[in-house]
Amino acid sequence: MGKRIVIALGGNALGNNLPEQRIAVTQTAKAIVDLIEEGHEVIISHGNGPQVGMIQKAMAELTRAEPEKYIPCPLSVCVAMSQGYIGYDLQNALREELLDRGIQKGVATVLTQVEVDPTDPAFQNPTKPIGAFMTKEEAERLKLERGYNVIEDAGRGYRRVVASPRPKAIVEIQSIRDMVSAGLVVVACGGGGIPVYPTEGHQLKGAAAVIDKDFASSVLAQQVNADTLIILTAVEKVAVNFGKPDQKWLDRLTPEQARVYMGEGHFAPGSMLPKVQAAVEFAESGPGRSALITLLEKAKDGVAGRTGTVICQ
Ligand SMILES: Nc1ncnc2c1ncn2[C@@H]1O[C@H](COP(=O)(O)OP(=O)(O)O)[C@@H](O)[C@H]1O
Ligand SMILES: NC(=O)OP(=O)(O)O
Repeated sequence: MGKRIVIALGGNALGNNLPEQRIAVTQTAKAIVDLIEEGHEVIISHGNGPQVGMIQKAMAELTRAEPEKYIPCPLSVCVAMSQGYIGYDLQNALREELLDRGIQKGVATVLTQVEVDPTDPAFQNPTKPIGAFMTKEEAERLKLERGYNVIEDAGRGYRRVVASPRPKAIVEIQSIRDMVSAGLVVVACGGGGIPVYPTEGHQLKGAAAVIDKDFASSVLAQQVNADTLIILTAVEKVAVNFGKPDQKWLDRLTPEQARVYMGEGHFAPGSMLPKVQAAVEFAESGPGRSALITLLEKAKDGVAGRTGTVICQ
């Protein structure tokens, strides 16, 4: 029987620049349409780290070059732009793949706002890497000249980091539910959602942050009453002792086991840790709910129970 599935797409599903994204989304669309063809109802979310960093950098360069013409672009607006830029390619790739297979289904990207708490301590402790990798020298220069926060990202180089508060609620949730009920393939909560918080009356104010898409996807999956949350990334399974000689791939994890492994530091912060945390949160949110972490190209096998790491009670 078909399931309702929320799919969170990681960096390798999108690539790092315009031409890479065009190519990557065609493969991504095939993996997603495989699931639709099997009768599953899918709702898609995606990351935006490289893309929002690129957009923010371009906007900042514009302001620096011509300050009399361009005012600084808030990070929340850069997130909105990244949703449009990624949604544009993803929506088209899905549309083409569905048409190629003779499946009559509309695809729509929802510019999604996600409410955060303006007092979230994450605003004082930036952790979310965005943009391209830099050398140590470049990172130190940006830190000095622009006051950016930078980190060394898992041995891969230096990156700028921004605040990443937890998602609390999805502003457009009813529209998303209505579109899913109408049979559309919906792309929502891209880049974790545009971070906003309520001010006076019904007004929402953009926050200078990038929400983690794994956490936002868990909230989305809960709020659309999904059966499964699939987090697609660059590894087929989650491991303990990852990268060490005694590495062990995991087929199944209960929330309790996951918590023990988290406590022992098996999952890297900023990469695997939020995925496992988001998976646990979803698995614990209601009876029969499970999460799956696997590779994009293994999504179909994973849903059939043949691979990936399943997190369920
Ligand atoms: N315990 C672990 N098990 C598996 N992968 C891990 C683990 N710890 C860290 N990783 C790394 O986390 C990466 C996924 O995180 P990341 O690249 O940030 O995700 P995304 O696909 O969302 O862009 C994997 O490709 C792997 O290199
Ligand atoms: N917003 C977000 O989580 O992006 P990445 O998955 O690219 O880090």
